[in-house]
Amino acid sequence: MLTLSGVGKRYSTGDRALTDIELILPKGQVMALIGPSGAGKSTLIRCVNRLVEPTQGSIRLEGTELTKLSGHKLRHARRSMGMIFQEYALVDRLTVMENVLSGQLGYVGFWRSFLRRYPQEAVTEAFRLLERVGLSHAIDKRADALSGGQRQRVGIARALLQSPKLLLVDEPTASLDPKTSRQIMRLIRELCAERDLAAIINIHDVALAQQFADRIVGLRAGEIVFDGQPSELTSEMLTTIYGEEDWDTTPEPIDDEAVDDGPEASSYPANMPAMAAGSAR
Ligand SMILES: Nc1ncnc2c1ncn2[C@@H]1O[C@H](COP(=O)(O)OP(=O)(O)OP(=O)(O)O)[C@@H](O)[C@H]1O
Repeated sequence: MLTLSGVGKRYSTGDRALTDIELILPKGQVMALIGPSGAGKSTLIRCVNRLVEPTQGSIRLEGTELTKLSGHKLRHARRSMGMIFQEYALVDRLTVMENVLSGQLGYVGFWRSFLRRYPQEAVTEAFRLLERVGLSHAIDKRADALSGGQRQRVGIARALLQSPKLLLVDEPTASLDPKTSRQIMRLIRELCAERDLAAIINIHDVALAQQFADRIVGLRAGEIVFDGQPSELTSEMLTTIYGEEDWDTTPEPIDDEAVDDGPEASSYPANMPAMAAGSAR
């Protein structure tokens, strides 16, 4: 579905961010991209949607070579990739519904969306998506009146309104509390399963990656040093990806249901790679 072959990126500053990346992402697969700061995770995601230009290699999405596209064809290809960002990228003064509909910008044209006249099918689908992400009660709320978790749900609904083939998700839980982070990851996973949608999720929290991804790819200094199932991510592998650390002296992960329903959820430490080894989905 998505194939990266020999992908490299050297920034104009001389920084080599990616080297010879080989990846095949099948339909429906949720892939977590982990690795230390500066490993190249964001660069990789941005090379796929060409917010960053790869300097080497080929990126194919369902047979279309993305690296060669420009102008209208590039815009068209980008519509098939739903982006979900860490900072939500919502327009604060617009309502939830308007923010979701802004995902149609590429389809309805600037003036039509500027004047906020969207096709009825888009509005109907936006209602359906907002219901699916649990926000049907908040469609008329302004985006700046929402919690972080609600904002991320709007971002997810907006990305899905484009009917993408692929989701590119950049640190979706970075600003969220541990319980909300899990709910958001679970939602992304469920939506991918429902729609047979592939996703690449750039995420620092290894425990979350293990619990909610089908596959984990570990980057270190721009190279893939691990590509496997969550259960294969051992302490040794974490050391390969992140460097030396005593991964075994950290607490056992809390079981999934307890975190979802119990008040102790808030004590679950977030963004701790060390919690990863041995946790279950
Ligand atoms: N616009 C840029 N210009 C020059 N160098 C850059 C640019 N963006 C990233 N880099 C460099 O590329 C490398 C990879 O950065 P990237 O942001 O992709 O890593 P990351 O794994 O996403 O990090 P983080 O987890 O901190 O977000 C780093 O050495 C970084 O300094």
